[in-house]
Amino acid sequence: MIPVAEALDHLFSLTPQLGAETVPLVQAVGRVLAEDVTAQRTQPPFAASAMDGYAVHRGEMQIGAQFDVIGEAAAGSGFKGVVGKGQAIRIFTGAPVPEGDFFVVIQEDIDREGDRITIARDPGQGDNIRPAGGDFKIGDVIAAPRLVSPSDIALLASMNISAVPVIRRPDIALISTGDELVMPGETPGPDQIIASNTFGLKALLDQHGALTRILPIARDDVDSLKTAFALAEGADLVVTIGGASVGDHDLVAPVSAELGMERSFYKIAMRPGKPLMAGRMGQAMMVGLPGNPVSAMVCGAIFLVPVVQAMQGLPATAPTRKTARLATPIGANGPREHYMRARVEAGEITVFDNQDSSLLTVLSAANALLVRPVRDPARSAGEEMEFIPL
Ligand SMILES: Nc1nc2c(c(=O)[nH]1)N[C@H]1C(S)=C(S)[C@@H](COP(=O)(O)OP(=O)(O)OC[C@H]3O[C@@H](n4cnc5c(N)ncnc54)[C@H](O)[C@@H]3O)O[C@H]1N2
Ligand code: MOO
Repeated sequence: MIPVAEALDHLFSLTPQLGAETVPLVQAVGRVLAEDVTAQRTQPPFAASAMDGYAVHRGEMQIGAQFDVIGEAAAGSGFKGVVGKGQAIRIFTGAPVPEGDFFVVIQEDIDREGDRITIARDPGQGDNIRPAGGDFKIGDVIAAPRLVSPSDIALLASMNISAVPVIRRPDIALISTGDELVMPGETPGPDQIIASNTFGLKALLDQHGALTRILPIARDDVDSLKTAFALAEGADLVVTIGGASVGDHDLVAPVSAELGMERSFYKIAMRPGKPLMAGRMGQAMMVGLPGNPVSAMVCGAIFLVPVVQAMQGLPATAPTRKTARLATPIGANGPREHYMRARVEAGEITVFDNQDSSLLTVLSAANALLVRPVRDPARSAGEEMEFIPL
């Protein structure tokens, strides 16, 4: 058994780097920028009014000063003439401010009679003008790699970038193994259950940019598993679920070995998730996850999500940890790093009583994995502990 951190390092060294593709702007969210993108224009392209009001020459701006309103500047159509001494223009939010040194007085501080205005109240210091290029300038760079957020989409649009270079989505093939499994919606036999792991894992990995395929369930026989591996052809990452332990029907290790899998490691000092294996299989990376539903999902969060991120060129790092104070005491940990299902609320973390690795209700109620190092001593309420948010 190897430590979790060592397993993650092995996984990163197996991780392929994927190529790039260009996608329409609206499809770029959640993808990783493949190359630096440069702004095609300056924003705002002109000095723009930040408020509805009146533009006057800055030097003439004082309480009691009066002006003739000689024209209007609206968003989309600026004032084309010249503003002389003692003159003002009506101006609206987003409108270009005329050339020169102006001050926009908001309309709440103005008294107007016909086309004559008076600055009736103190307009304060701010001139209510957004300078040209105050947001960004032509040629400004958004650097790759970067996970594109909804805010980035707005920024890219504003930069007039309609097609975005991103890393292609990792092609992941998921294979559930076991005679006991049927697909959701099917009618299970008396000794059967519904395959859940592939669905939870697809949801998790696709959330991080993958394009995950759920392959037909492999039965507990060599030919069926070989067929499933053949269907995974072309994937960047092939993930099997179940059949990883030491039972007579646990065929993943022998069959993958027969198909040429060069194993990097097998078994981790981790709870849940001990019988994890990984290696290279032809062009693809292969990971064999344990079948217990919580083990599969926890391994997905701890190992597969970082791998999916690294495949797309993001930094190869373990999931981010935070800290919270223990709400109730917990006993000492054993020889495996323990990822305990827990709930964090208002800065306090409560560990669920039942940590059995089959309990999806507990996993679903959890929003955190409390991380217990190997042989961590008993902990009292109030002690600060590390956790990984789910
Ligand atoms: N003698 C030993 N027995 C076991 C050991 C051990 O060290 N010695 N390790 C245990 C641990 S830890 C785990 S974890 C499991 C992992 O076993 P497998 O990876 O071989 O998984 P299976 O036996 O195929 O399944 C375990 C459990 O999970 C259910 N399962 C499997 N796939 C799915 C799926 N896609 N969706 C939902 N549920 C699934 C399966 O029906 C079993 O109930 O081994 C322990 N045993
Ligand atoms: O370590 Mo197993 O992964 O207990 O469920």
